[in-house]
Amino acid sequence: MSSIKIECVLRENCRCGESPVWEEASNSLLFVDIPAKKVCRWDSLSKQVQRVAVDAPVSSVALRQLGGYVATIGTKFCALNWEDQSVFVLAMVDKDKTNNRFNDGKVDPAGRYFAGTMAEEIAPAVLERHQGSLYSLFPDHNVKKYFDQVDISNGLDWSLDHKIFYYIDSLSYSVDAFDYDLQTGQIANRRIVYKMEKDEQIPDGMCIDAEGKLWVACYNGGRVIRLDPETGKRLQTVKLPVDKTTSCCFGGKDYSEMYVTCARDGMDAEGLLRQPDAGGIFKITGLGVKGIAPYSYAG
Ligand SMILES: O=C(O)[C@H](O)[C@@H](O)[C@H](O)[C@H](O)CO
Ligand SMILES: [Zn+2]
Repeated sequence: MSSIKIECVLRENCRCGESPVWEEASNSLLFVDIPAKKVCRWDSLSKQVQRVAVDAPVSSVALRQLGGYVATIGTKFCALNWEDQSVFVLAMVDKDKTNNRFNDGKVDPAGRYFAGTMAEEIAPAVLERHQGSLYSLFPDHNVKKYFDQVDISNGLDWSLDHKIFYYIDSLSYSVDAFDYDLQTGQIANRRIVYKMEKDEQIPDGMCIDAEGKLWVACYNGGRVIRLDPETGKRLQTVKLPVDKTTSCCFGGKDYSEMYVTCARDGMDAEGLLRQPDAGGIFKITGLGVKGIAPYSYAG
């Protein structure tokens, strides 16, 4: 067994840190703080953070082939120019649902930006149910809707052969899979690959590793778990010193490090005293497995 090391590399005090994405070109970790309406970029070499404020909750960020980034802001798919901090709206969803916002999002191997929606929360995981849907933004800026009736649209990723799409609707307490057609962006044949155990709490963000295994951040569970989607078995549990772990990605040299985001919202004063690094960015080394580079939006 390798020796695992966990450190808080940035005490950012995120209310709800989310959507960690490694940007190799700048040796940086991108992430968002959803309710604080901020997109952040942490330079792993200089340890400096840049923050861009936007005008609505920002739930995910992704790389863009044209340069700059894309982000889901409120119910809009947007382009984000980092240099002048300008936001350009590419498309809008859920126009009839004024209490909705996007949640987690990620780019597929063909450069489509997938993201789902949810009703705005009254408290963490307390919200009007079945209000969300899953969408993708194609490179031509057309939006495809896959399904509705989602509670909290969350983690997503694709198998290494691009034939399976993995997806989490948090309140189903499961990790699901669909057949994936990379050519058309169609999904089919939903099934459950993993049911959360009680102490694992709520499944949130997710990423795949270079061996095709899934890593799921467990909100309120204070851990990330590694799953074998073929057998449905949990392979590993890595506990963190914070309860509200929200998402994870691989990054660093050769994608050998894991970065984990977490939240402060929903914690009481005593909890915050016990977990002063809540809302920070954590780095896990020594996992002995690498990740893969994130895909970039092609539009
Ligand atoms: O980060 C997210 O995906 C949500 O926006 C958060 O609010 C929490 O994770 C959620 O409450 C737990 O299910
Ligand atoms: Zn999430």
